[in-house]
Amino acid sequence: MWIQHTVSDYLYQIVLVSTVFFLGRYYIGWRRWSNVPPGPQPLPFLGNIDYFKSNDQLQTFRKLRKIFGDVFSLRFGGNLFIVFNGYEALKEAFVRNGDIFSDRPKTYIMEQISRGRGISGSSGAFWKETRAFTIRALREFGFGKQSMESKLMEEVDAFLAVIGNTNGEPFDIRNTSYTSVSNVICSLIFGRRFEHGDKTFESVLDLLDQNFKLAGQTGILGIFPILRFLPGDLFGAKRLIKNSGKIRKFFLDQIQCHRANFDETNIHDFTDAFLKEQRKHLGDTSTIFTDNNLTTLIGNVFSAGTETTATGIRWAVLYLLHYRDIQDRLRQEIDQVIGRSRMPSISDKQNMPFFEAFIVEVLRHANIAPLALPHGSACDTMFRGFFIPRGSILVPNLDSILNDPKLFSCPETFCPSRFIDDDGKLTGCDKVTAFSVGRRLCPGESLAKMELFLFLTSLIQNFRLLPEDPTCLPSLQGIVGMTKTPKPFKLRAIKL
Ligand code: HEM
Repeated sequence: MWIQHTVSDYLYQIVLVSTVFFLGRYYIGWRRWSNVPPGPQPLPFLGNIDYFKSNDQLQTFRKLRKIFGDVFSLRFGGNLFIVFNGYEALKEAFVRNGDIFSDRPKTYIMEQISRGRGISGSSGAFWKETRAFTIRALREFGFGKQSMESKLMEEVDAFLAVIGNTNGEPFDIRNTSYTSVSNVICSLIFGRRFEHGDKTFESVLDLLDQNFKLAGQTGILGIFPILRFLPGDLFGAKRLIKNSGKIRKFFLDQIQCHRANFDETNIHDFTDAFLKEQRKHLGDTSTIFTDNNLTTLIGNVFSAGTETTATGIRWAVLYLLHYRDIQDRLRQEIDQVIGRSRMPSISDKQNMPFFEAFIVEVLRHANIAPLALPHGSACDTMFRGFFIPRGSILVPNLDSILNDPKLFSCPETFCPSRFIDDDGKLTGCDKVTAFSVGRRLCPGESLAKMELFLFLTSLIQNFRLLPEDPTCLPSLQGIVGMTKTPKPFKLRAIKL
């Protein structure tokens, strides 16, 4: 009885505190939010909940853009979301106003995982310094440069061997692509790779994949953090945090190994380069070279570099199964420029405009990160005559560019030739902003493009790719979470 009483008191207090907190935030927010960009009429207290419930957020945003224009706002909980649409508005917001619009908003999950450290979730001077160091150090080890090619080709070899072992039987290319592209990142940050089938490595990749899926459903906690006190794990946040802890442990083991064998005269990967800087900054309390920053930073580069590029490979394969004429034309170009007796090289790219057009069209049509990552505003400011309060969540709607009929005719059609002009040269690729725009622009763009080129040319050079069931092609509909991924599918790879 006493316990029952205490529990119900406790629940009553939670409900009361949340209601007061929620109404207070709503009221304070509402008072500050006059003259913000237009948007649909919010419901009392619930805001625009209907627009967040939608199964097809991208379609909803397309409709709202038609009604309210290139910059519109939505309210939910104590948050104001401002969605930027179209090439011009995104350039103006994130390039010309890059000083103000390049923060990351603080959300419950992001804070739990990165605590303002690393590159993807940090802001201000800390982020700038971390990002500058990351790009500089990764370049030193060949990031996105020709010198990276031999490491990449080692992975391509292993990738082809795993696919060859399927002997024309149906298989899912997901795990192989994940292991291959994350090994490219591992060679940069840890100076080592892991075998396909390595149980520890595969379980880390599996946890990472789970977290990308869970990230979509935990978004609600960023809006109503109080919900985290609900019993159980309704939104998957506890699982996500637990998974992150296990992934972190894997990185800590790698860092520990580097620390134990550290030799200042022999710096051969990103972790070594960080540890070297850390030694120079001992005793400096404002330094970015802390243990926590290293672990979070490695986690950011590892996850951002794995999920997106592996997803890009899977989308490309799916298009190749659907458009067999395109697969044949790509193979013809490979035959003309590379032949079958040697492996592709990055220097072949300049002589293969159709292949490049194919990759650009995959990035456009697949729309892997349709809403990029949310940005934050560093201060109150005005944009196109509207008030943008500090703390608003800014959404760079990349989908609004990649599917803009004014930039790409019949955007829903998959058509690499749209990027080839009458002289057979590449054209119009610069509007494909799949890697975002402005100061937060993806630092992995050149590496991702190199990987897509080398993995896909090698795959088409060696195998004819066929659907598992020729009478029923796998769906081209994506699953939209943090990234847009294809639904699981199988294919057959027939050795040529
Ligand atoms: C097809 C592959 C890829 C796509 C489509 C992609 C796309 C993106 C997008 C849209 C963002 C968010 C930018 C913003 O906040 O406005 C981003 C951020 C980021 N990407 Fe990529 N990316 C890809 C591959 C890679 C690779 C290979 C790496 C490896 C290093 C990487 C590392 C990062 C990092 C560290 C960030 C956070 C940058 C920051 O917050 O300053 N990405 N990426």
